Amino acid sequence: MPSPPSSPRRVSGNPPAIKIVPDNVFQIQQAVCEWSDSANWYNLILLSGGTGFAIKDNTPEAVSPLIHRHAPGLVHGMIAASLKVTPCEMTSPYPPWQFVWEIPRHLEAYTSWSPIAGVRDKSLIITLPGSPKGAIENLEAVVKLLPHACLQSAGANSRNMHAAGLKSLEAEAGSNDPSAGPNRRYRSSPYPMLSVEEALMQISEHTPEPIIVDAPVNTAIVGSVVAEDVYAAESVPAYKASIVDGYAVIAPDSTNNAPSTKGVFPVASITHANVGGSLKPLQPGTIARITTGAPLPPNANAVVMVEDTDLVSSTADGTEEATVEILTGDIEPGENVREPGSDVRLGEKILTRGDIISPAGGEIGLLASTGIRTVKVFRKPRVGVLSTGDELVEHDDPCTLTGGQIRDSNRPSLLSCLSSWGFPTVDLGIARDTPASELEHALRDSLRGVGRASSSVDVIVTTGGVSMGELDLLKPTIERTLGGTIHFGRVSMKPGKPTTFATIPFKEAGDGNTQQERKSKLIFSLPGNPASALVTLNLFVLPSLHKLCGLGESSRALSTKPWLAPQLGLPRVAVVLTHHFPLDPKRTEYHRAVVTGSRSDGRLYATSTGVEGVGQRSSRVGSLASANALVVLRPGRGVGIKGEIVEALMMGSVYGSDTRLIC
Ligand SMILES: Nc1nc2c(c(=O)[nH]1)N[C@H]1C(S)=C(S)[C@@H](COP(=O)(O)OP(=O)(O)OC[C@H]3O[C@@H](n4cnc5c(N)ncnc54)[C@H](O)[C@@H]3O)O[C@H]1N2
Ligand code: MOO
Ligand SMILES: [Mg+2]
Repeated sequence: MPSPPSSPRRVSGNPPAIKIVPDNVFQIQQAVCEWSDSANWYNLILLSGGTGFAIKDNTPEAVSPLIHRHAPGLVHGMIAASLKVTPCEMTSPYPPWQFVWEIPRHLEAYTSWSPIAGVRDKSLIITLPGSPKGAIENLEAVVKLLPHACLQSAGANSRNMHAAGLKSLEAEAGSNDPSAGPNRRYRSSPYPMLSVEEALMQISEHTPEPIIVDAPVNTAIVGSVVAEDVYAAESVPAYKASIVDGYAVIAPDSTNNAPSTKGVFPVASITHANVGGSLKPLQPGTIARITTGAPLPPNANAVVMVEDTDLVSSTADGTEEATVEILTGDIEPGENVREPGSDVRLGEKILTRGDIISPAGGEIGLLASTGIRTVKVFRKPRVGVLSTGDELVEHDDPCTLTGGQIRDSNRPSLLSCLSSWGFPTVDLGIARDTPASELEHALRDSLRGVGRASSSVDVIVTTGGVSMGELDLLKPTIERTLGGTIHFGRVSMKPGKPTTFATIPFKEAGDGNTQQERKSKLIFSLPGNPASALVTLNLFVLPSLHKLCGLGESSRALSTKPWLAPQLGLPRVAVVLTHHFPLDPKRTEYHRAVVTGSRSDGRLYATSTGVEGVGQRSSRVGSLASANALVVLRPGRGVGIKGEIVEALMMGSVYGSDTRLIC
């Protein structure tokens, strides 16, 4: 017989208490602490009101610092319940992607609306909206969990509760305990099913602000976002330079009384682009041969092109020009001359925080030409990619596959996709499911920068092991072994349903280059099915990497020029379906497709990489082989109709039907 649960300490004779306090952080905290910290502590403390967006609403701000252990499961439950009732809070009036990434004020509003639930000492504390309807809906969403949550917060041993057949809070909100055996695993996922928009919101909220580093000006900074305005350290040109090959002359102006430039002149000197030392001043009545980019001799104020001259005589040895006739008298002072600093002035702002160092070379050229040797940029995140699974064999292993073995295709495809986006990657290899500690060690090593990761990674991407199998160990390893927080473990999408996003506590002090420090790292645990892994990498990991590398700052900096401001994640476009696309009744589908552009009507057209049979099956990585887009098909009955206009996320370039590149 399993032993009964150890009986938690109950507050005997503590009648329910009610208090009304003003919207004042200190007074709210005082009231909560009176109930949680005293000898007669209360097991459950509910706060209602002050959770909205108004300035005076500050209950979450007051309660959050008091929490010792957060209960994200309860929070998810309440948010999911609220969104079911008022979905417009999330989406209207903006399309979801815009809402998530481009309307930060909405994001803040949503963040502050988010309820707080967690334990202080032995008291479970939950914030509820002030509106009676909202408070009831939120409470109803979690009320079934409360008895056991209260038992746990009061100190009951969760194992004993399991053994007694009681479902604990952990059982509702946490991962499987792998040591408990398959007969104890959950038979339905304990993770709330989030919409893609909610999942993106979680990612945006938990992706930290970018870190600034001093980077040498070289090709490694291509794709980086500038973190501080940059000012020219030198003038360009640094001297008065010729724009053409020809002869430096003294053109007449009101100050020099020089004669017309038309006529025959002795060639007094030669100045080449790499001339060293000081130049002899040009004497009136003489000219100096000069090459493009070379400095004009003092007194010279214009250059005549060689095409506008004739050779008159050579030196006695016949090797040099002695006299040259200038055929034109219309040379203006300053003609064919670049004044010092006329391209870039010393101290002029050449790049602005938020600018992107583009692969086109303009920004690097500007930095290089103005004597800038290092520039402050946002550090590009280093991404480690780990495959998990006992069945995996290296893709290039010459062995013949036996039993249930399969080739590890996720790692090469994810690594190449990440590299193509310009992020440094670390190949973390394969972690076996058994023993489970292999996964734990692989994750710990990559965080610390030992083993295959020579320096610590900022983001870990794993594939496999996130669904409902007894060997799906990612969630328990993150939560139970590494002390991480899973922000979501299921998303209503196809493919990619079990996609998991978590943060793992990890204190990283700033190095010599950076003052900032980070307290946690991100882990994206993507489903093992190859198409699911690639689709979710594109959909979820990319926006987070974009935020980490400063593109969010770039958008903010360029908010006055929205047409230049980069958006986070894949670009979104409208496409016309060229045929019927089947719809999933429940999940939003990210259908792999080829989008081409029509030069005649200027529209984009989407054709599936395979609708028949197994065409879009999540194990079929071939569904992505020629795809340049993910067509977003909202759930529904039947099919997306030929000719319908839907949204698509662009993963690659668009070609015209004539195969010429469009963009
Ligand atoms: N009872 C349920 N089973 C499954 C559910 C569910 O909701 N309930 N979800 C299904 C969905 S949807 C997906 S997607 C997969 C996700 O599986 P896991 O993330 O747990 O991945 P594994 O079980 O480890 O592997 C799944 C599949 O992918 C192959 N795989 C794994 N890693 C690689 C790799 N590196 N390269 C190529 N292929 C890989 C693996 O061999 C399996 O065939 O779960 C469903 N099950
Ligand atoms: O989510 Mo799974 O990726 O549908 O096969
Ligand atoms: Mg699995």
